[in-house]
Amino acid sequence: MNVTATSVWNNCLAFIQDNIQPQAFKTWFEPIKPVKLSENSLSIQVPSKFFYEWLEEHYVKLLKVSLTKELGENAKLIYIIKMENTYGNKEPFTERIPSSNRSQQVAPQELEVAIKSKNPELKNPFVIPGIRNIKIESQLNPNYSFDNFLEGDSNRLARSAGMAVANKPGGTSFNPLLVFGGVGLGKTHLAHAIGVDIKDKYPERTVLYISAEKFTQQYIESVKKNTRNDFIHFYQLIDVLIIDDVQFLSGKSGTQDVFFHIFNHLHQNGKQVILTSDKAPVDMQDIEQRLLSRFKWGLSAELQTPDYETRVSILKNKLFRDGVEIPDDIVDHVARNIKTNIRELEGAIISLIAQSSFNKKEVTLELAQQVVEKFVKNTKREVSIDYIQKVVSDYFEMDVATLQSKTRKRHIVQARQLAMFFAKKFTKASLASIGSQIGKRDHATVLHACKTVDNLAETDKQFKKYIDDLSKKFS
Ligand SMILES: Nc1ncnc2c1ncn2[C@@H]1O[C@H](COP(=O)(O)OP(=O)(O)OP(=O)(O)O)[C@@H](O)[C@H]1O
Repeated sequence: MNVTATSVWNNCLAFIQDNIQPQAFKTWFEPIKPVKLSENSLSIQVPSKFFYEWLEEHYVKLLKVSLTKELGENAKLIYIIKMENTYGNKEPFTERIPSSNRSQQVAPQELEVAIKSKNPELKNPFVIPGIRNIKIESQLNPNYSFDNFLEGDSNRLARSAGMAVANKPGGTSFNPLLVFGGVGLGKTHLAHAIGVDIKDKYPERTVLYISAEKFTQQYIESVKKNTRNDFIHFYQLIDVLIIDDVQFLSGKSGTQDVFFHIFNHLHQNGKQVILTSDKAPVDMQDIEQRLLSRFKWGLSAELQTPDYETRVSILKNKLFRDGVEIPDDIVDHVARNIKTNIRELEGAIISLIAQSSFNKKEVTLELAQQVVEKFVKNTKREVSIDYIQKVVSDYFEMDVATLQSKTRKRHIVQARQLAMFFAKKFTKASLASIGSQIGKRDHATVLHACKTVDNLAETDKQFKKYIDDLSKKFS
């Protein structure tokens, strides 16, 4: 019988399959393709460098035994790694690496790379493949702890789940743990607290906190520099991955795709993933279904607006930590009037203390009233895309369905374009997300709308007036 790369490899596979778990066989051996046989060297193609390293680390003995059975004592195995280098019209290319068990040249080195930077950016988030031990600066803020994350009915579930995760990262059913809630309700604080506690309890584990925005920037950069594989590889090495504000991935399909793969890898390997979002998974727009379903695998815990008692405790705790004393009726006034955002609650008390010390005034109830009033007034209301569509439709005396319709009638097109323009201006939503929420249009249509509005603002007086009137309604 003719001995070919395929026949040799099939015999190896039969042997390997008998010796490992079916799932591991499926994951690590089925994707391999035999490529070439020359004398006693078999070349196999593997999907990535990470794959090659995994095989070398976990299955090299098995590979050796099976190959020796087929090709004798001098058998050699060569890995061919298919590199994803399809950006910039280049063809994918391959890189050859002999098995470390056959050649000393590429024995994985035990090096240590420290990535440290003072600023919160990950300057160089990539590791060179083959390097085993890495030290990654966690980017955690030690000021955010469980101790100073006060418990109340509004956050009990999320806080307890966070503590359970910190006690046993990757070992609870809260994986991923998704913490969601409105602006300023403590998502970032809780996410850091979990990471900080894990680092305390398990200093050897690699924990990384990163905002979804930064993650996206790094990914885009890696695509530009052709280092996408290194990017994935880096994230796959992390034990506890904390991604803040995942709603930012909305409409960014490339980043979602890469995150999906990283997520699966971490999850399959018992690593912990912690996510925060300003919405529940059901309300997330423009996030792929397969990713949303992953988000729902673990626990989604909501941070709700704190009740009065919790608001008072948060304020008193803050004052205590800052060593400031303020009469109870003043704390009560602030807590009663600022209800929906803990950042604002803290902000009000800080400005109250500042006002009193700069102006050398006593902290009186009257001063508290002034500060709170200003604070509440100055607080920018969050504008949603739904709200923008409602305001624009009302202004042009049409209903929202008409604004979203497919009609090309000029005044309706203009209203739609204005809604898109304001959505771009006043929300953080991506063009794709705006388009899909305003009549299911694509991102190019939104971009065109924004340019048209800019142009008309300069050339058409009546149109300029629409913009000014509407702007007033939003500010
Ligand atoms: N339970 C709590 N106890 C004490 N402080 C809290 C609590 N919850 C939130 N805070 C404080 O409120 C402020 C806002 O919290 P944080 O930044 O975590 O909110 P967020 O939900 O991430 O906001 P955003 O939606 O803007 O990202 C922080 O200073 C945080 O320490």
